[in-house]
Amino acid sequence: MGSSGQQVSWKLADHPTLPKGKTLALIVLDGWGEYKPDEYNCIHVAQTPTMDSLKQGAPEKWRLIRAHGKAVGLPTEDDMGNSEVGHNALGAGRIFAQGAKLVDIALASGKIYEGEGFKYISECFEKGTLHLIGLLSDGGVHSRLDQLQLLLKGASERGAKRIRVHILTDGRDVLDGSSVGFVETLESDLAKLCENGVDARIASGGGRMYVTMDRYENDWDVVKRGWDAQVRGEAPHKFTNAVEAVKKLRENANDQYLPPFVIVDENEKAVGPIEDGDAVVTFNFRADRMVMLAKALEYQDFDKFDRVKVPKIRYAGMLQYDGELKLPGRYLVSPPEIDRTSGEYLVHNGVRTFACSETVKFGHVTFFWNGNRSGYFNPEMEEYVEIPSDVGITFNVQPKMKALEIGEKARDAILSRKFDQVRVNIPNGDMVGHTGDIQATVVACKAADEAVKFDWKSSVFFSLTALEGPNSTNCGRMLMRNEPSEINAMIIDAIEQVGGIYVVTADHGNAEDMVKRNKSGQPLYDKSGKLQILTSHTCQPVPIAIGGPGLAAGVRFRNDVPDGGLANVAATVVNLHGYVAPNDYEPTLIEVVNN
Ligand SMILES: O=C(O)[C@H](O)COP(=O)(O)O
Ligand SMILES: [Mn+2]
Ligand SMILES: [Mn+2]
Repeated sequence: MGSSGQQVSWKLADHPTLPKGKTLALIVLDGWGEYKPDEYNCIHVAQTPTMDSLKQGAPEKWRLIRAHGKAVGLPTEDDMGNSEVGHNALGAGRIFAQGAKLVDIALASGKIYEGEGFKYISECFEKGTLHLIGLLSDGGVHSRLDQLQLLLKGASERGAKRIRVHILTDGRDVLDGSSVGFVETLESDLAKLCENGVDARIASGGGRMYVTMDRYENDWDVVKRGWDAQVRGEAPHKFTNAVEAVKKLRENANDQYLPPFVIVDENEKAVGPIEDGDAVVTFNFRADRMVMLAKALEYQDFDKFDRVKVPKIRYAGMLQYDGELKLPGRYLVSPPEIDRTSGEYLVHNGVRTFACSETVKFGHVTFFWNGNRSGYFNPEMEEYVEIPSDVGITFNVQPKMKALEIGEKARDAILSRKFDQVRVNIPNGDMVGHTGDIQATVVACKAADEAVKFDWKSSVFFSLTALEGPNSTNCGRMLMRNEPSEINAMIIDAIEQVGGIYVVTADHGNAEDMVKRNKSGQPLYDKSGKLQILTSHTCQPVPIAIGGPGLAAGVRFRNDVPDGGLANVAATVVNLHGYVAPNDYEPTLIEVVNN
């Protein structure tokens, strides 16, 4: 049986020419796109000797692939890529209509209001309040303002008499500072509902990275701050008006990091804490940053923080966020059914798998990779290692993050020869790119490049002098032996040692373009003459490189898949493990030619 319940034949056919048993390193550089070289392209500015050298292999061993829009199941070609859809496509080998699109369809057809989820919450409309909690922007990565607007309208037309919106300001998938405009728009929508007799208000808020939207259990305090404001009506900042709140709090923080606030009435009483008998909808369609709140709202036994107040509510997610945990149990729109992922096939065919990242991206190479499914397919065959991320900092402060540690763990897994596939996500370009700090993002890109393969030529003298003192005679020996030291060896170095294969790619762009531009590509400035920094992802393609001593002679990228995207990577990887990919997978990117 497959994870979706249907009968599946898991046996993969042998590849006609490619051998089995080669250790394969599968490296995803998060937020690493290809763009024209200029001062705002941090990947270009950074020293990235490894990725530069892989590019020399074009077009046979290096090419670009699509990572945004329809190639990853998003509604339009204007939709930038993101980790969820990117890793889903990389792992599943097919393009699924993603949450953003499924919600659009359900809203347009009205089916969203006919499902079990809506019926369940609407039973509270007569006596209780409908609370909507989620990210307020048009970023289209986790949520979209227009979907919230339609839901507000639809719910009020179907009997919701009292509505409270708990907003999370963005500035990460959209420009910093844009939160004020989004709040103004929402306020005017709510005012129109009020004119029609619905008591509709913003009740609380905060910046997404500081309030509520943590992921992979990196920092429960983030969720607690949101809980206190949303459920208990308590926050360090109280305002009578949300636009005023955001404007004021922005004096000391960016949109992403606004502290929690509650909206109060003239008696300083919170206007919308969640009470017994209320309905709650988390309106984000994307899972990773809603799972923690969903657990706090749904689980009876919950010990991650003291909830203090646990109202009896009816809760539904916009989507079901975790298919394995069935979390939440009620939802408005069915999630994409991402089944028969390459990970599941490979495990069934005996491919032993190791996956690793640091906490903030751990679920990307496990949960998203496996089609939004937590846990192992077969614990005997798989090992997933999470390296704890730094907590309570913005990553421009530590731009190297845990790249080195991830590289080391992958290296050790490769050298142990216990695994056939060693899969990692290296987060730096993305996580630091989101901070909008250009200098730090340059450092981040260099660190990511070093995790892929240590640039021992430029660093060997330094590291040996550090280890053995300035008179070390090993420097000459090391250089003559023309190989990395074990201490410095990273992922590709280890692959070279075990005669394996590497595939290096990315999930979407980010660090390669850090400014907003006009149509002709010129940087844009705001009214005060300030450069408009781009904290979000981009619509740029991403590189993919293959190589290593284990790559069979004659393997090269085909030139008849010019529109290839992330979904074509799975079949490619399955081939490199020595198997033919399932028929309905997007075509492989490689061919084998006789030399
Ligand atoms: O959640 C985030 O950090 C951003 O909205 C998207 O980034 P990711 O898709 O790379 O996780
Ligand atoms: Mn990503
Ligand atoms: Mn990102």
